[in-house]
Formats: sequence, structure tokens, C-alpha cells
Amino acid sequence: MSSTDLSSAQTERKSPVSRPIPVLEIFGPTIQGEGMVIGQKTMFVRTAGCDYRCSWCDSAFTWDGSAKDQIRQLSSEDIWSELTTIAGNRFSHVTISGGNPALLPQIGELVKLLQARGIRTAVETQGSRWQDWLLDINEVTLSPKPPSSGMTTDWQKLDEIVQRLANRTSDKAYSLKVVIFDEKDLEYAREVHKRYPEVSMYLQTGNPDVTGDVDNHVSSLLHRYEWLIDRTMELPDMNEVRVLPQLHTLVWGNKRGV
Ligand SMILES: C[S@@+](CC[C@H](N)C(=O)[O-])C[C@H]1O[C@@H](n2cnc3c(N)ncnc32)[C@H](O)[C@@H]1O
Ligand SMILES: Nc1nc2[nH]cc(C(=O)O)c2c(=O)[nH]1
Ligand code: SF4
Ligand SMILES: [Mg+2]
Repeated sequence: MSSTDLSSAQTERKSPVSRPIPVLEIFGPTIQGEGMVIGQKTMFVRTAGCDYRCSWCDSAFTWDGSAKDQIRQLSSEDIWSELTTIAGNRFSHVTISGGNPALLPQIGELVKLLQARGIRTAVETQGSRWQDWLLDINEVTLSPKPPSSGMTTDWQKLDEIVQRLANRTSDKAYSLKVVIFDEKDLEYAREVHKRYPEVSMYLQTGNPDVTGDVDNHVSSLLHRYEWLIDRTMELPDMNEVRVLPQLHTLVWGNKRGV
């Protein structure tokens, strides 16, 4: 091979044709309303498509076809350009959610691009799929689904994902977050905590009314939060968990893009 051939081969290897990312929403800056970095100023990138169908999903438009006309196939550069158009320099953190972003290997390129621009990243995923780019994410939230969701946990898969995240360097954080609607869900969360005692564990109030404006939504959510606090305080195996509401739902209800 001549030197010209070699350099063109190298160029090809450096810039493979990349697959676009199916995006439903890019918004912010707003606060992260849930989990391990609650209150963090962040942008959100919400991908389309999910391998689950949770009965109470507050983002069902990502997978039920109702927003299929709004899905845009964007490159990482397109996403960066939109983030900076919307938010200028008023952000340093991006949360990738969905849907399940871990269905998409091509997010690896976006993560690298954000890192190169000094932006920290977080991901919301249910722990059903692995992608190597999860190794580069600053805060990974794994949210396995309790019985009320109607989904079944693949424990072997979750074990594998937790193991891989546990082997990362200490500057990279991860946690488990379980949404709780009832006693059975709480029982499930206790099982999860017992299985992964070393992993930071968050319990999150479930929002049963995910469509439109609801009367007394805040007070009903706060009652559910109070119930979850009371129950957790009674349980000696839950001394190290953190109990949180969905902060953004208390502030903005079911509004999209906040
Ligand atoms: C919409 S999901 C997208 C990311 C990923 N599919 C997952 O479930 O982790 C983002 C977070 O919202 C939570 N969530 C969804 N619907 C909810 C509801 N009705 N009440 C409380 N949390 C909810 C999920 O459990 C998850 O932690
Ligand atoms: N503010 C705000 N915080 C969030 N935390 C997790 C969200 C999600 O839908 O993944 C979310 C969201 O949609 N908005
Ligand atoms: S896994 Fe997440 S996005 Fe998928 S249906 Fe459940 S809550 Fe919704
Ligand atoms: Mg949400």
C-alpha cells in the first residue's frame, strides 16, 4: 500500500459514516428533577424508542407512536448546535433520557463530542441494555421497573450492567432509582437494594396522573411522597436509601419540555 493509500485508509477509520440519533426533544436549561443529581442545572436530550411499555410511563410519546411526526434524525453536531442555540453558554451538563437511550450505540459519538466541549453528561435508563458509551457518562441512573409498571426485570442483565458500572473509575458515578406506587413496588425496591447493597439507592414517588392538567396534583403527589417517607422510615433495611419526589412535576405538573 502506498503512503497515500494508508493515509486515506486512516482517514476513513477516523470518520466512519455515523448513524443519526432519533431525537424527540431538546430542552433546558432546567433542573434535573429526579435522583442522584436532583437540582443540577442541565439540558435534556430525549431520544425516541423504548424496549419497555411501562403502564404509567410519563414519556409514553417516545414509544407509543403519538409523536412519531416529531422524531428528528440528528447528528451529534446537529444536537450540539441546537443545545447552544437554545441555551448559549448557560449550561455545562447534559442529561440524555428517552425512551431508552441505551438502545442507541450511536450516542457514543454525542457523548465524546460533549466531553470534548467540557460538558458533563448524565443518562436515564432502565438497566435493560448495555452500551460501551455508558463507561464515559458522569452520572448513570439505572431505574429498574417495579411490578406496578407491568414490566419484568431481567436480573442477569441488570447484574451485568451494575458490574460494568462498578468497575469504572471513581470520578464516574451511578445509582439505582426505583419508582414506587404501592407496597408491592416497595417490596421490589427492597429486593433491588438487597441485591446491590453497595449502590446508592433512590426511591421516587410515582405520578399516577401523567396526562394533562390534574386538580390537586401537587397535594396528591405530596401525600404519596409522605406515604413513601413514612414507610421507608419504618424499614431497618432501608436506612441508607434516599427518598425523593419528582421535583419538576411539583413545579410544572405534566408540562412537556421542562
Ligand atoms: C421517562 S423515563 C426515560 C428513561 C428510561 N426509560 C427509564 O425509565 O429509566 C425517565 C424516568 O422517569 C421515571 N418515570 C416515568 N414515569 C413516571 C411516573 N409516572 N412517575 C414517576 N416516575 C416516572 C422513570 O422511572 C425513569 O426513572
Ligand atoms: N426537569 C426534569 N427532570 C427530569 N429528570 C428525569 C427526566 C426524564 O424524563 O428523564 C426529567 C424531565 O423530563 N425533566
Ligand atoms: S422504561 Fe422508561 S421510557 Fe420506557 S416505558 Fe418505562 S418509564 Fe417509559
Ligand atoms: Mg420525565
